[in-house]
Amino acid sequence: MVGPTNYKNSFDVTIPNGSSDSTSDLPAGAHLRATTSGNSVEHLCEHAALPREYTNELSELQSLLVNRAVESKSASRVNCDQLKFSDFEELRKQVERRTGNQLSPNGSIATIPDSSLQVEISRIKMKSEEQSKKYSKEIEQLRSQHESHLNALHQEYETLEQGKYAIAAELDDAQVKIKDYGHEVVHLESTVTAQSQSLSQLQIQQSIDKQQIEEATKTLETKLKDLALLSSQLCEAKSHISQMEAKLRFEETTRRKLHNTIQELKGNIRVFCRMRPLLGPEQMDDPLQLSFTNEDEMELIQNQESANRSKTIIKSYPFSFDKIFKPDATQSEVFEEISQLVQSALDGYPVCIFAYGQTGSGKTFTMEGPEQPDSETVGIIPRAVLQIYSTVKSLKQKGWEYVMEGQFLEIYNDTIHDLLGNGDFNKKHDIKHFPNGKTVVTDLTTVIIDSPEKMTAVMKRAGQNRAVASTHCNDRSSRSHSVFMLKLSGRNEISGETSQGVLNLIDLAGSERLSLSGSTGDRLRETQAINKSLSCLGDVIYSLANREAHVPYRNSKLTFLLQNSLGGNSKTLMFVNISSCNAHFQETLCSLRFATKVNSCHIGVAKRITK
Ligand SMILES: Nc1ncnc2c1ncn2[C@@H]1O[C@H](COP(=O)(O)OP(=O)(O)OP(=O)(O)O)[C@@H](O)[C@H]1O
Repeated sequence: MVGPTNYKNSFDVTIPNGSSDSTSDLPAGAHLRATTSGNSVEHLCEHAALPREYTNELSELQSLLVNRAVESKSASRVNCDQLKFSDFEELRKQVERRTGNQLSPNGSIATIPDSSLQVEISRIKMKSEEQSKKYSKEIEQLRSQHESHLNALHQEYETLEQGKYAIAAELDDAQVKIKDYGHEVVHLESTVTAQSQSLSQLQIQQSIDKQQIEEATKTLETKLKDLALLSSQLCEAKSHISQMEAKLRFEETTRRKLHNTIQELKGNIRVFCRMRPLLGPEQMDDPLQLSFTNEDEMELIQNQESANRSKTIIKSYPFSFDKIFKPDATQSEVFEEISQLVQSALDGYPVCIFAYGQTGSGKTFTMEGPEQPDSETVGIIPRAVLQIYSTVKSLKQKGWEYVMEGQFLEIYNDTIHDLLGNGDFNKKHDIKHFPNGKTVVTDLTTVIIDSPEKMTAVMKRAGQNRAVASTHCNDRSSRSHSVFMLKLSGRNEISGETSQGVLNLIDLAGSERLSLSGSTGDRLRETQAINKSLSCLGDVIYSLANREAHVPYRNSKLTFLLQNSLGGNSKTLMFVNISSCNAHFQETLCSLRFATKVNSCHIGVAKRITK
């Protein structure tokens, strides 16, 4: 026996129209109301006076229906079940009709005959079971549909979830980006702020600059006015300068003439005496006794014992020259005195400076300098070249352009050797004089001396050639005459003037007397040759001094070479170099006497060479 079912809640079950079965006793859309307010099946059975077993069956049926309805509801298919319940309601009504009982509106039931009721109940029961099976099947279908629907929903949910994750990831990315953009915005904002500050500073600077530009423009305008004024003044100055330059050129020409006149007044052969200091061990010996009365006069003093040796006789030999250099005279003081002659060579005159004296008296020192010269000790030749360079530079402003050509020769044993050549001393060289006063030595190497370095190279080369030659004979420089010839060709582009000056710088061989030299063999021949050429030089000087008709220039290579220098075309200066040693007294006396003779020569007027 199944007990009555208690329903705590009431609910409506409607059987859907679509699920109505044609064989069903319940009509489609029938509505079964199961009340939960009390024991409704029991109550129904009581009111219908149904036997207890029907009541139980009905209760079970009702409970089955309720369960199905619950299941249906939970499957969200309530509408469908409601239809089925409607069918069931219809079935109940049919039961009532067949049993002849009818539920009154207040729920009372009329009495139903027993046998037919039994049949009916078993039919209903069967029907109910059939229905139950059918519904179970349907419910199963519904459940499976529901499950597949749920699965679909679940899949859809999964898809949506995935979508949600993707969107969340995108959202995260977007948020990161937004964060980055935020930083960027902050950075840009700070940049904008900084740039705004810079801009305002620039604007301030711009206004300052503008102000300065305006001021500068005003200054510029003032300066332009000044410039215009200066330009006109410059034009005036330029025309003044060109007038002055023309005047300068005129004055330069006048200066040359005056300079030449002064040189002529001084005499064309001038003699300077230079006395060298005591050197090394000489300082222990007796010095030469002399007294200097003034800068161009001196007295050589000799203490001589009387024939009977009872007393000492003091002899005095007075000499006067154009200039006397004491032992302490520097190279630059010496050069200062001859620089006017170097200027004459630039002005287009032949100039000849030669050094005469006994061996070791300081001729080479005066002409070239010591073996290792420095700027203080360099001699006349390098100083003359330097002076010519600086003068040529300043003469450029006056329109003069110069070319300097150098030749270097030696006369050894009355033969000419080219000191700037390749050392081939067998070459023959001739001396030629031209009517315009030019002297040319054939086949000599000519070097363009366009820099002081070239001059140094020339001196070095000459020294090397002499050194090679000196392997055959000792003391080559003492035993030969060396002649450095510098030709100075000038041209003035403005005035059209030209000039052809020559500067001959000659270092003569030592003048010791044959008797004192004690030479034999080659040395004797050298000394004889030296003495011959020097004595020829003396003869020429004597002839010139005595104004003889014939001057024996051709007697030696030296005098023939110096013909134009000694014969009146040239400005000539002779250095007589003497030693300070008393031991060299006789040689010094001879040199000074020779120099006095030379100094007494008045050899005419030097001619300027213009072509
Ligand atoms: N004024 C001077 N001051 C210092 N030293 C000098 C002076 N004159 C000459 N000497 C030195 O005396 C020595 C001899 O001089 P130098 O060679 O010039 O004589 P020299 O007359 O040319 O002789 P030589 O005829 O043999 O060529 C050298 O050592 C030189 O440096």
